[in-house]
This record gives sequence, structure tokens and C-alpha cells, in this order.
Amino acid sequence: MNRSTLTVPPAGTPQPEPHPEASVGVPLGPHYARCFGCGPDHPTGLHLEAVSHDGLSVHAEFTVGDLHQGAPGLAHGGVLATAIDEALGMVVWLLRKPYVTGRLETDYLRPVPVGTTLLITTRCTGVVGRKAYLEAEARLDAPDGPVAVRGAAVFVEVPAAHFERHGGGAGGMVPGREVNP
Ligand SMILES: CCCCC/C=C\C/C=C\C/C=C\C/C=C\CCCC(=O)SCCNC(=O)CCNC(=O)[C@H](O)C(C)(C)COP(=O)(O)OP(=O)(O)OC[C@H]1O[C@@H](n2cnc3c(N)ncnc32)[C@H](O)[C@@H]1OP(=O)(O)O
Repeated sequence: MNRSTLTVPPAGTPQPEPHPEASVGVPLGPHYARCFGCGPDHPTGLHLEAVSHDGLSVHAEFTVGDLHQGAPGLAHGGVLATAIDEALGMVVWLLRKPYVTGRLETDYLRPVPVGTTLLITTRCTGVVGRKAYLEAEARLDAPDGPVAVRGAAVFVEVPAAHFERHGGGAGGMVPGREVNP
């Protein structure tokens, strides 16, 4: 495998343009009611809630509960990576194209106790061909709280048929959230 492992766009990549119809300043809602990251109907999911910021970035919140522990009283690192992944996925949703996570990096800077609300900011830093470059920052309990986790990712654009071919298709996706309307 010779592909690049970089999660930042190559030097000289222009600033990404928001989609002209990207939601701005509104709650994004779940894309699927049973999604582990954002679905309100998932019994043990993260129930992450997010608001679009400016068409290329998202503010999301996730409160760490008992079900999310790794060590006693502390969030599991994989759960935190899931929260980051989900909040990054909400940014590519703003681009109005179907994407999947190709590569996801997480840096854990501080432990995250149960009961903490993580404020996660994610943004797109560039789009090159089918690849969208993204970054994330999760702070403890306040927008200016200490940074607990940083993330960076490459998402890869896929045809809508990807979900049909590999999963159950778009059944159950929240109406009105279709890609490329
Ligand atoms: C019917 C309607 C359906 C509607 C549904 C629509 C949308 C739903 C989408 C979003 C939902 C909204 C909110 C967010 C939700 C969730 C957030 C979490 C998201 C996830 O949790 S999602 C699950 C985990 N995720 C996967 O399940 C991916 C499994 N995987 C694959 O499906 C393939 O592996 C794929 C498609 C990634 C690539 O396969 P492929 O054959 O299509 O493309 P190929 O390999 O040619 O790569 C093309 C270019 O991407 C570069 N590239 C590829 N992989 C890379 C990597 N790992 N790192 C760095 N770069 C990479 C290459 O280097 C090349 O770059 P270059 O063009 O420069 O050569």
C-alpha cells in the first residue's frame, strides 16, 4: 500500500469552498436514528448533537456517561475516537456528498472523566479529488476549556451505491438529508 498517510492537504491546496446550500448556524440533527454516534434511538450510543458553524465546520457536544468508560470513571479512548469520527462526518455532510472515513488519527492529551461534556469543533481544511482533509479539537466542558483530544482525518468520497452495495442502503436515513439534492 503506497497511499499517503498525511491528514493535512498538500501544500498549495486552495481553501475549500462551502457548498452554496450548506446549512449554517442550525442544528444538524441525526443522519440515521440508529447511528451509534448521533442516533437518538440508539440505546447505548453517544447521542452526539451538532450545529453547523459556517458551512465548513461544526460544533458538536457529547456528554460522557457510565456506558462509555474504559478505566473506572474515565472515557474509553475508542469511544472518544468515535465521537471525533462522528463530528468529522457531520462536516463532510455539509459538503453534500457521500463520504466515508478513510484514515482517522487521534491524539489524547488529557483524561476525560465520566460526566464531562466534550465540546468538539471540526472543520474541513481542504478537498483534493475524492479526498476531504479534516481536523478536530475536543475541549472539556467549555468552548475555552482545556483541549483533551485532537483528531485529523481523510474522508474519501464514495458513490451513493456504496451504501447499497455494502450495507442496507439508505433505508432509515432521515428524510430530507439526502446527498446532492
Ligand atoms: C443510497 C443513498 C445513500 C445515502 C447515504 C449517504 C451518506 C452517508 C454519509 C454520511 C453520513 C453523515 C454523517 C456522518 C456519519 C458518520 C461518521 C462516521 C463515518 C464513518 O465512520 S464511515 C465508516 C468507516 N469507513 C469505512 O467503512 C470505509 C471503508 N473503506 C472503503 O470503503 C474504501 O477503502 C474507500 C472507499 C475508503 C476507498 O476505496 P476506493 O476503492 O473507493 O478508492 P481508492 O482506494 O482508489 O482511494 C481513492 C483516493 O482516496 C485515498 N484513500 C483511500 N483510502 C485512504 C486511507 N485509508 N487513507 C488515506 N487516503 C486514502 C486514495 O489514496 C486515493 O487517493 P488518490 O486519488 O490521491 O489516489
